[in-house]
Amino acid sequence: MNLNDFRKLRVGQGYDVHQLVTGRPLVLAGVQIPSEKGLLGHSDADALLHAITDAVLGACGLGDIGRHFSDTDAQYAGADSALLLQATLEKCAVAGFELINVDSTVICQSPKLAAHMPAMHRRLAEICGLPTDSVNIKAKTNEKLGYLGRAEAIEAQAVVLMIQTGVSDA
Ligand SMILES: Nc1ccn([C@@H]2O[C@H](COP(=O)(O)O)[C@@H](O)[C@H]2O)c(=O)n1
Ligand SMILES: C[C@@]1(CO)OP(=O)(O)OP(=O)(O)OC[C@H]1O
Repeated sequence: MNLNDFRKLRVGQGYDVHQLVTGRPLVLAGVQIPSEKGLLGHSDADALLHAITDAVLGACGLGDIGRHFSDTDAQYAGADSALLLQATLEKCAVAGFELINVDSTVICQSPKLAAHMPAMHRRLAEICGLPTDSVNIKAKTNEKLGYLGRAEAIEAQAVVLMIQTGVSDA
């Protein structure tokens, strides 16, 4: 890689939090996880995919998820957030950006995610169109502190690296 290649790299950061309530499925990384409670939201409330979507949009300078998929638009009621992330990646491709890798953290006091992590990891790679070694998901409790520690919500954070394609080195 020369200096001009590095100038094509773009980093993006994303964050999301959704409340845990009874009567909703828990969906993280596009995978339904057995749980007494699920995340509340206009869509399927997949906080991890929302954080990644925001990170992708941030890297491309394209705003945030709510600007592209409004939470007052009926067409996104109950939406599959995997489709929202894929639509976002398509918009970014049109703007000349390609995803290189994703790292993320889910702050989830309960349930434990370890048993579901292989499926979440596989599905995230599939949604992103990346090899599995280019995506990563980490899980943390909040050590029982605050609203996350009381399992009233689940938070997600994400960082992505993207490259601007079709840009001449000149
Ligand atoms: N919902 C969760 C949270 C954590 N894990 C796993 O446990 C490890 C230790 O978590 P701490 O918050 O106590 O540091 C963590 O590294 C994860 O592997 C989990 O599976 N599900
Ligand atoms: C995904 C969208 C759109 O359905 O709604 P929510 O599921 O409520 O999620 P949020 O992260 O609050 O905001 C992004 C939204 O516009």
